[in-house]
Amino acid sequence: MSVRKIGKSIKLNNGKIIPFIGLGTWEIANADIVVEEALNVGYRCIDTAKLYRNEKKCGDGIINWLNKNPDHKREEVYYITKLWNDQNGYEEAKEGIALALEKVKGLGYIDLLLIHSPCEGRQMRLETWKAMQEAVNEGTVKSIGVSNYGIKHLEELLAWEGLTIKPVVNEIEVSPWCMRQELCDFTKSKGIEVVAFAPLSHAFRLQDPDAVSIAKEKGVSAAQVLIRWSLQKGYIPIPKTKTLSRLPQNLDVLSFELSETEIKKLDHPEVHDPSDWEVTECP
Ligand SMILES: NC(=O)C1=CN([C@@H]2O[C@H](COP(=O)(O)OP(=O)(O)OC[C@H]3O[C@@H](n4cnc5c(N)ncnc54)[C@H](OP(=O)(O)O)[C@@H]3O)[C@@H](O)[C@H]2O)C=CC1
Ligand SMILES: O=C1Nc2ccccc2C1=O
Repeated sequence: MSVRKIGKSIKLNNGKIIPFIGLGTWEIANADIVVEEALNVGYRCIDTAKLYRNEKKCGDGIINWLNKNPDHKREEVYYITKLWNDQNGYEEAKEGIALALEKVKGLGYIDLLLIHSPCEGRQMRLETWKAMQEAVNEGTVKSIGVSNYGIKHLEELLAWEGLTIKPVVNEIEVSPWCMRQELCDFTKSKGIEVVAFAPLSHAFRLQDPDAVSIAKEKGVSAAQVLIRWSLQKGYIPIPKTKTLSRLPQNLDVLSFELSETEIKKLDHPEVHDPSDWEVTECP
């Protein structure tokens, strides 16, 4: 396996830059506190969604941090949010985008807006994309992408005659127990980055004996090993923690490397055990 040189950011297919790692915020109620602390310790990318009911708090956390740290600029922080299934359709997506912007008014714009899933069917997916493209043209959203898209959904979008702006990422669950190699390879072959959600398997596999033994040998945690695995595969992991003391370690993943043997030990191509919903095959 060739290890991509891991830097602090990645250039997207539209020339814009995304940080190499983000903070997941699912099930974080006090996201204002957690996001502000995450920025204090060096995170620069926050992943939220309408579904998480914490978009405003994520925005508040960013704005509070910027206000307390005037040397830092809005452009240094990358804010990702998503349109939920009930916001699919042209008019619905227009309204959804306006609502998402209203919640984080102080940010001025959304760095990356995703369609949360392909669940609503072809027509709704493409109408939603049309509204998302318009938001980019208006400047309120800088980049657009997809989430939980399977190969057929990506093919559909890329072949659509109305496509003027390509997705920059596909946010999908990827971990050693949910490798989705074919989908990841296809996504990347189209110039679309893989944002890896649940990189810690939602904590279900943190006791895995191989992950634990590699971690011990390197003097890091199993969580750090799994995040490093994701980076070395060429993905952008978005580990979540609401525990302030865990924020620094999940970010401290650039000072050690996994060998090819260690990566192979962690790989489980024969297992498909998503920790969350599985909708990449929906019609
Ligand atoms: N687009 C989509 O459809 C989806 C997107 N996502 C996004 O991906 C993010 C990450 O996925 P998520 O499901 O949250 O799961 P993760 O794989 O990120 O795991 C989170 C779990 O790991 C625990 N944890 C985090 N760091 C450590 C550590 N260093 N040591 C021990 N335990 C740790 C957390 O506990 P604690 O918080 O208590 O510290 C929590 O229980 C989500 O928060 C969300 O932003 C997730 C699912 C679907
Ligand atoms: O973070 C998430 N957790 C979820 C659980 C079910 C459906 C979507 C999601 C998310 O996006």
